[in-house]
Amino acid sequence: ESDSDVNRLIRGSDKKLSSLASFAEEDIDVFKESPLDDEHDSRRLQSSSCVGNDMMCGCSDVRQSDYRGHFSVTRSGFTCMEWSMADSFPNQGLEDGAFCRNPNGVGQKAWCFVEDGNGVMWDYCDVPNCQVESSGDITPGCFNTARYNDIYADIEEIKNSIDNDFDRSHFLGGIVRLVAHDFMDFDASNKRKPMGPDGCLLFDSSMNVGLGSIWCDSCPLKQLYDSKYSDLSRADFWVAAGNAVIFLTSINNSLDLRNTFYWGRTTLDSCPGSDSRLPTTAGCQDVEGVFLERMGLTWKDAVALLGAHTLGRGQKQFSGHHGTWVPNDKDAQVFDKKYYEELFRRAWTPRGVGTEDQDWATGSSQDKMMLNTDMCLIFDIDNDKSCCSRTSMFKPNGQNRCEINEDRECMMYSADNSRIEATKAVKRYLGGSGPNSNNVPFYNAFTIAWFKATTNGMETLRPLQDTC
Ligand code: HEM
Repeated sequence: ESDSDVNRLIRGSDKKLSSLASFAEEDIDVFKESPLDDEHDSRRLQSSSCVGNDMMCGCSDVRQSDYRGHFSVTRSGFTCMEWSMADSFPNQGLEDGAFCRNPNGVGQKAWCFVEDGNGVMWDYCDVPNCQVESSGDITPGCFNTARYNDIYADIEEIKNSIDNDFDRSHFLGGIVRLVAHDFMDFDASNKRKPMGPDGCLLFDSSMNVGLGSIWCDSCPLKQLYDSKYSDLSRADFWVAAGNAVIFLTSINNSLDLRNTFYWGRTTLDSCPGSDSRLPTTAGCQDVEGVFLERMGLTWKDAVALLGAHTLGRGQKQFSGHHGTWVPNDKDAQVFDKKYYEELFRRAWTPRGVGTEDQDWATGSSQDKMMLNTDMCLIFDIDNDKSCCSRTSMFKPNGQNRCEINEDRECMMYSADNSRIEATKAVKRYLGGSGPNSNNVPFYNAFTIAWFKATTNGMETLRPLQDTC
């Protein structure tokens, strides 16, 4: 049966379904050859390769005939009719009610009869497919609201047990970075190995240095997973842990990502080549390659995700980049829009020009930084990495805050440059033209971007529910 059959309508003038004309010929035979009996589940075919709750999803290998959930609206928006209304489909084995079903697998997936005012027709439902088991990879267990809440509480407890700002901000930021490194290796064009949020990272790779102090046998986060959550997929656990950090560090705990949290990711045990898809800090070509080209996101999304650099810091021994993006390690434990404010307001001076580790610093302590991939969101530094972001700011002693290259102000993008979209997004996330505490534009954009990034390419995820 082709997909175009889906919307083909059959109408019965007497509102009784005398005909199954819209099913393919061979499907009708399947139906005829499977006489009904009184046994409760006679209409449910057995799946061999599929895991999941039959109240939530159906197995694709048995064309969702096992589905017993409460989906009752079709993909065109019609409400299902009772199965008992059709003489040819008495209700046995379909459970009471007017729900999407595929008795005996006669259709391609769960469907139901509907009434459109002109008569009776049928239509497919958008019941999700359950996860298919694949050898070697770990499939997820039940992830319900209670466990999600427990993860928030457990992360908070670990956070509170860390007694200094430096380590605490690295713990919090490191978790969010871990999730980002998991999802940034997604490549939509590679159908065989899209990767993305699959719980798999090459910890030995130079791209991931530093994450080994977040996920290691003696690391609190991994110990938490091993002792309490190892029935969940690692991929799901990481995203939930990231959500916990964002919630705990957001202003008044106002950014709770649970409504856009979906679970059911499969953890990959091996992901060769994943590191080659991760961004270097060279500049906006990395941002474009990862977010726009391979992950299929927009500039708005990319800029919102990079706002996470407000948490945590760079460490010389890890990435070669040293400093926090925001004023200090205390601010680096607050998930707000400060990253964008800092980008705009400080006099950023290039550091290590000409080296692989070139970045930007400000102030005498040199403990605040921006990467090329941050600066390039508003400054056109592709061809000039030794400019200064603001040349007109002076210290009390009259010295220019730029210190070097006082006269060489970094260029901003012109209106016809596609990267102007990045600048516009930064300005939007500032929350207003003057100083303000409006984090709403950033939080809203981050919610969307984080949702896209953490569910990229995954079609069988499920929302949080109290039971599963
Ligand atoms: C172009 C993309 C990106 C580049 C080049 C980049 C680069 C870096 C670098 C060099 C560090 C310092 C690591 C260290 O020395 O320990 C870092 C840290 C961090 N990154 Fe990114 N990043 C990117 C995207 C992201 C995204 C999308 C997120 C989250 C949504 C993120 C979140 C973080 C966080 C929270 C830290 C602090 C980690 C800690 O404190 O240990 N980054 N990033």
